[in-house]
Amino acid sequence: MTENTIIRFEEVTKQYDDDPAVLNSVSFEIERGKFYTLLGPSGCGKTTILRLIAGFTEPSHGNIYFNGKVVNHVPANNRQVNTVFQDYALFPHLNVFDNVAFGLRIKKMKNAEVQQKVKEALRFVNLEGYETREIREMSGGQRQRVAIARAIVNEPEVILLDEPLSALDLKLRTEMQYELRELQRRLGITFIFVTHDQEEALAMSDEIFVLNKGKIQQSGTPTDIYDEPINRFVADFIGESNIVPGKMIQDFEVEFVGKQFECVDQGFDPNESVEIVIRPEDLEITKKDQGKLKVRVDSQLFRGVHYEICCYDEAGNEWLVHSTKKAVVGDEIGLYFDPEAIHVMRFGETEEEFDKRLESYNEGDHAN
Ligand SMILES: Nc1ncnc2c1ncn2[C@@H]1O[C@H](COP(=O)(O)OP(=O)(O)OP(=O)(O)O)[C@@H](O)[C@H]1O
Repeated sequence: MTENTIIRFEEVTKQYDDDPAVLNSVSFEIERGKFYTLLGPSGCGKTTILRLIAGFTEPSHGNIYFNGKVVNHVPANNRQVNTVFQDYALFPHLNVFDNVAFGLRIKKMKNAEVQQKVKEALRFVNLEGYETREIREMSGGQRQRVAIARAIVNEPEVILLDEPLSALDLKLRTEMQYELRELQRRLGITFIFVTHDQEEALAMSDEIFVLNKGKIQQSGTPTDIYDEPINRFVADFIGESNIVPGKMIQDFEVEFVGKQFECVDQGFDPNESVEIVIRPEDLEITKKDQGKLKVRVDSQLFRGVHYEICCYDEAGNEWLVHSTKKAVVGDEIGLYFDPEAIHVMRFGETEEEFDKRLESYNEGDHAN
């Protein structure tokens, strides 16, 4: 824990009645002033983590620390945290000003101060001049900004955002991603953002926690997680991946599709069965005898910036390639990749084995 740590989860488990735990001994730290994203499929426990931080629910086991103090039983209104909900939860019968002022009035703040703080918050989200507008006269993106103004006006230490962009169309969503990221930088408040959209997570975050089935699978910067996925789940969930079976011959040498290749991974048993992950953009197309693998082009789509080319090797594995070069459907071509593009993953490891490896990964041993 550093002096910058604002929130810490220590082996937090959350269980409802006799159901299996929805969070299973989860530990992590959140630092001041950063943008965090909780990323994972539906039902993996993202909202539960936010609810625990906000104080809407209590852990079944473990401890939650806020600025070094255990807050397991501290009620929501006594925490320096505000939440922006998916549906924004604005009051439809109040105008923009009164929505933003609501929390301050509950705190019985003096009117002059309320006026000044609301004005400032609206300026922050570019909604100056909208004070008397009714909520129903605001667009989706504007409502979103009102919800954010309502959170920041309380000057919390942490803002929790539960899928706040999911109701917006794609264009507005992208705009709001930029706005939110920019706002977080200007405010310097810690944001904890929940999404199941991996592109959104990669674009916005300082740090991402990838969750599955109530456990953090991997945490790190977007590039850490994209470039070095720790297991098949993360590789599959973050970005597109080619995943084929293989065998680790020895340190720095791996076999797949019946051929041996130099790689940068080590620490596996000799001849251990592994899975190989190679990202589509790390594959380069060449003439058929100049690549490291020979494949046949099955189909091709133009995606604006690149072609998405689907190929099959002799063993029947599918290879997806993102290339600026066009291929010809039906042709045999070569695929070239660098040793660094090969990511080697343990095959079929048990949960205990994975937990052990995750622990050593988090302690800084990134050998495999
Ligand atoms: N009050 C509750 N009582 C019983 N089970 C609950 C309760 N709240 C959540 N759960 C269960 O906990 C699990 C995790 O839910 P959670 O809402 O945290 O997931 P999520 O990752 O946010 O999912 P989504 O992306 O769909 O919102 C789910 O299986 C859910 O059914």
